[in-house]
Amino acid sequence: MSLTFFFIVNPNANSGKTKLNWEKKVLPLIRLIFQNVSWVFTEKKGDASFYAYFAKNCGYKTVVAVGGDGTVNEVVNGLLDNPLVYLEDYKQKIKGELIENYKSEINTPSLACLPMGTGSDFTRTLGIPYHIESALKIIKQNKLVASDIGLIESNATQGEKLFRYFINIGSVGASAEVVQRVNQSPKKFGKNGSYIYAAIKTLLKDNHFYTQIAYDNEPPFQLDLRVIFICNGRYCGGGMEVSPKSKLNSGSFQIIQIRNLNKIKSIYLLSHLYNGNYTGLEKEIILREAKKITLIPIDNNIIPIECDGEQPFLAPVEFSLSPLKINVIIG
Ligand SMILES: Nc1ncnc2c1ncn2[C@@H]1O[C@H](COP(=O)(O)OP(=O)(O)OP(=O)(O)O)[C@@H](O)[C@H]1O
Repeated sequence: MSLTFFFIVNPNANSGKTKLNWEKKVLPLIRLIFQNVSWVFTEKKGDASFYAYFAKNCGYKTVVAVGGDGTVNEVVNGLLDNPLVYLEDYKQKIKGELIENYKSEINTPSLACLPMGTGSDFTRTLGIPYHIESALKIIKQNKLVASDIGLIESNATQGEKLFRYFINIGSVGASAEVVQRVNQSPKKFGKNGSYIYAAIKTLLKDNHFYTQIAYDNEPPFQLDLRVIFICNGRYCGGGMEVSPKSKLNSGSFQIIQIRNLNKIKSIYLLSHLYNGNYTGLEKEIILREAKKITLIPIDNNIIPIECDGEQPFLAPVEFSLSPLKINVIIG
């Protein structure tokens, strides 16, 4: 029997609604549409990365991330042999099988995403609908694109160098504060409302960051930065199409660099972030392509960062295009 689809489900996604929906609605549909279904619930942060790593080493052809962008990010890291957990802690769970049988020539499974998170922005670029039955049927069709992968590395001068892969969008500044607010909130305004509420609250604050920036091998420059988006995918923030030009297999990031703005312009900006049309903001916003971006805070500023809605560490950081790719199922 060939191992095909392995579903990794974050029951906690979308404020815990995913657990109930999975059991009542999704699993019965999956049993109708797929054969050989294997699935697992995560129990805590990091588990999805481990289970993706496990599925790869067991020979599954496709790993399905069920949840939001954070779950997708963990699965991407696991598929690329970067489990975000200590494997030793999991030995008991899988009886040591994976770790002892690990073979480096194992193929990386394809990634599929079933949108059941708060924002689930990456699936918008993929063209996977929120209607679960339609999404499952598309996943079964197995139409693939070889997606570029971003790598974010902490450039801290002291301590351990940290890294994490991302597949959708990384960002620095006010956007990372929005993510933090949403992740810590009870999300009582629903999917999109939670992001809009957090974005307005953040943009009304006078938060800007003195930063040294360098693109690719160009000379560094200093900027009073509000936000910078480093985009492989098109959407973030619960449906904002910040980067309509992004293509997953383009071989470079689309960059949206936004300098410090006053409050009125910030609100004007927010409305423009929803369709990626920056007309009227040409003085404040620079659009460009790059494969590498380095950001170093000036004056010991603490600059928040995020990638795929997760906050792995603070600046100084380097975002770069990884040589690795993942086949992703698209609509
Ligand atoms: N069983 C679990 N219990 C608690 N947290 C978990 C569990 N499994 C995964 N997580 C963490 O939950 C966080 C949120 O998950 P996810 O991003 O998938 O959902 P979301 O926040 O509702 O959606 P989105 O990020 O698309 O807005 C992630 O940081 C993930 O690591």
